[in-house]
Amino acid sequence: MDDDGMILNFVTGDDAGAQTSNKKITGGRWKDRRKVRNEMIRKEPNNKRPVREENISKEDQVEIETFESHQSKKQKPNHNNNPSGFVGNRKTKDLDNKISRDKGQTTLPQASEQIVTSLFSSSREIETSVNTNAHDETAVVNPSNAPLAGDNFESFGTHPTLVTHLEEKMRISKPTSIQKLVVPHLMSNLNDNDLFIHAQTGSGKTLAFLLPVLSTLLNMKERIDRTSGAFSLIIAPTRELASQIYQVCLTLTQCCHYLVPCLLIGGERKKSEKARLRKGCNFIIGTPGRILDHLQNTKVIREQLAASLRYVILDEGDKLMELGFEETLTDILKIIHEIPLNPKKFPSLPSRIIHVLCSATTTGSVTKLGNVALKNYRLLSNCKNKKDKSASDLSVAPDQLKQMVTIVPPKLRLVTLGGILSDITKKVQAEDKKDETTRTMVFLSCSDSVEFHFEAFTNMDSACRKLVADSVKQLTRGSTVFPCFDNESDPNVVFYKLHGSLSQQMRSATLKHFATNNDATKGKHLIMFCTDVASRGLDLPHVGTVIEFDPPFSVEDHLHRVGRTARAGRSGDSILFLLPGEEEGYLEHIKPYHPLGWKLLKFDQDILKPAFTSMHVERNDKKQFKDKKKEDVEWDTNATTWHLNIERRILEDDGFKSVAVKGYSSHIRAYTTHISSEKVYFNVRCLHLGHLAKSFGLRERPRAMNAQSKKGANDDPTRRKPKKENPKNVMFSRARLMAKEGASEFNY
Ligand SMILES: Nc1ncnc2c1ncn2[C@@H]1O[C@H](COP(=O)(O)OP(=O)(O)OP(=O)(O)O)[C@@H](O)[C@H]1O
Repeated sequence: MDDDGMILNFVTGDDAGAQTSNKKITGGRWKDRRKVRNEMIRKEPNNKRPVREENISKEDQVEIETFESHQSKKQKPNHNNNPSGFVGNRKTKDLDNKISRDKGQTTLPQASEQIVTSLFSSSREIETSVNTNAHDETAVVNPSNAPLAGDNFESFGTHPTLVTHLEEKMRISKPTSIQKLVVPHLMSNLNDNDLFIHAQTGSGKTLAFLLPVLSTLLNMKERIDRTSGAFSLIIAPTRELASQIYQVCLTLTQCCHYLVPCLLIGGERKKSEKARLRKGCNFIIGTPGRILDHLQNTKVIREQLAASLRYVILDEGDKLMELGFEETLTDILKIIHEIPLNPKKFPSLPSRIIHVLCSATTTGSVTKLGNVALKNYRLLSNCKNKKDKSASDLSVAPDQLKQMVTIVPPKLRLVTLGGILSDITKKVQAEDKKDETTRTMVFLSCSDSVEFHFEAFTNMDSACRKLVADSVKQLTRGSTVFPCFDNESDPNVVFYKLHGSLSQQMRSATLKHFATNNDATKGKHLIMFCTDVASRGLDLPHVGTVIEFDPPFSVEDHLHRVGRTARAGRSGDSILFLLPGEEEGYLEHIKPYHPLGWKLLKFDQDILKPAFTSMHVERNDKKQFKDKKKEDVEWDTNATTWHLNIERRILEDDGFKSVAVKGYSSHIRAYTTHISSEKVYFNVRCLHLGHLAKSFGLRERPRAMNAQSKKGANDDPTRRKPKKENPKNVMFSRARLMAKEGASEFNY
């Protein structure tokens, strides 16, 4: 018997019903008509798609589950009765029903065989056949977050050294709309209101608050240097975002070397941070936990802030609240307000501390933070009004963003992702832009899922090498990861992974490699698998495509994810993956945030067919189908072979299998954490767990989970009865958590 002992079913339904469709069925209810029609299709012998034998060698000429048996399951999808999702489960299947598709013979499978359902059959139909929010391809669109042509920074009183520096070193000469609102306000001595900044993604908020502060310092008559004290405290929710603001501040202060920023983030050595604080700094930038830690335990930081602090900036306020930093921020503000301020020391600066809160939304928990942090504030917003005013007060996606949506059955998710990434790579290579770097970000729900997808794409044939550490791998010649690669040419693709469970050093090194244009990245397609740790505020240069492979956890997250592309007036694409069924309803939910609409992509015709037609997909077990040219192999056979390669690797490699099982389990767990208002679209009970397992290369749900369901439990953690914990253990774990809290930032 063959190595896998696979039983395959190649049914795409493309041709099915070709003849039957001509016969009109009338009368009765539509459900009955559909039933009769399906019966007719099943009885039609010519409607069965012939088995493609090209890639199946004689040894694994396998039995094929009939379309009939699959269809009958299809009509009555019952997830509870068939939790594995594999209609071909050996234990439950009546073997007599299986008919060898090739010659119509009935053959019993051998003991070692595993039954594998077709990739191209689904238990749910796609309902969104009509796009109710179609994008008008012919309409001329003006970028909504681009610099404004008719304005300049000089007119706001920006210091000339800074204006020259911006133009020469950063190629920035015109302000964006939010900068036009914020810069004059913060620079005017007449306005000492606090500010609430509400702006679209990629509209230049960082410069909007850094420029006026720095310019005010440069305009001062007093001589200042790093020992003059910290004038500004900037707090960001994630280490990555804090580091990025620090980098922008470093670049800006290159024109005034005597002013120094300092970064305080979790995961770095506190001792070296203290040493830097002791030397003196004018901008303190960091994450809440570490800043509070220093405020409570490092005397020198309080000395730095005394007398000089005038600006407290809270970036991504809504995320700060979402991550549970409310108490930490309240403590920080309390300590700061207790430090005595001497307005006479720097008379040209505001006589009180100005608080600035930046947020993607003006409603919800951020208003609570606003109440704590802001006094007598002004709201400055560049957000357009949405059509639907009842929706929460979020900005809309940038006008120039090309949003696409694809509804993909759970079994086909992985291969469709492979298809999209292959299509983008092919396009880049066809354009032959040797000096340009293309960047794609793939958003996943959890760290374990990132690990699985990174492994699946980088180790498919071991043809890759590490560039930085385990988190950055470049594909090498001879790689078959994508169907578009041929053996002779260099793939020019580098994969990255980024999530909160990686060490801070690895996270920083990975991001730096992804964001830098140099010889290692020139002319390459850089693909990053990441969690939402990369969705907030990160400004990565020229991200061409954002793929939301797992649905976002809220509309805010969706807007921030897609906002990694189409920044500062540049173009960008974004693709949202949804499952057929309840998830399709999510489109109505996000409609108000996409006033210019989206394009619906058919996963088979628009993605898989172009990716896998006439492509070179070899079996990774080296078995070849003789006398077949690659042009003769149909795209769905190629796609199936590609997927089987991953399944085979999982069967052979226990390490990879455990990565896949972990990825799958964590994905399901993460799915249960969708916010309650969106659970109607993302309900774990509606998931076809068996089919979803397939998209993690697993031929059935992991055994542990099966065992659980046998015991009467199910995979929805929300439905499990919580175990009663020993009160002593609860106390200890709380104590450990409290001890950790000071040093750790949110990991996801
Ligand atoms: N006036 C300008 N002209 C051209 N480019 C600009 C201008 N201001 C900022 N940029 C660039 O726009 C990009 C986005 O800026 P920034 O990261 O500050 O946006 P943001 O509004 O904070 O985005 P997000 O909401 O995603 O956090 C950066 O690359 C920045 O250099």
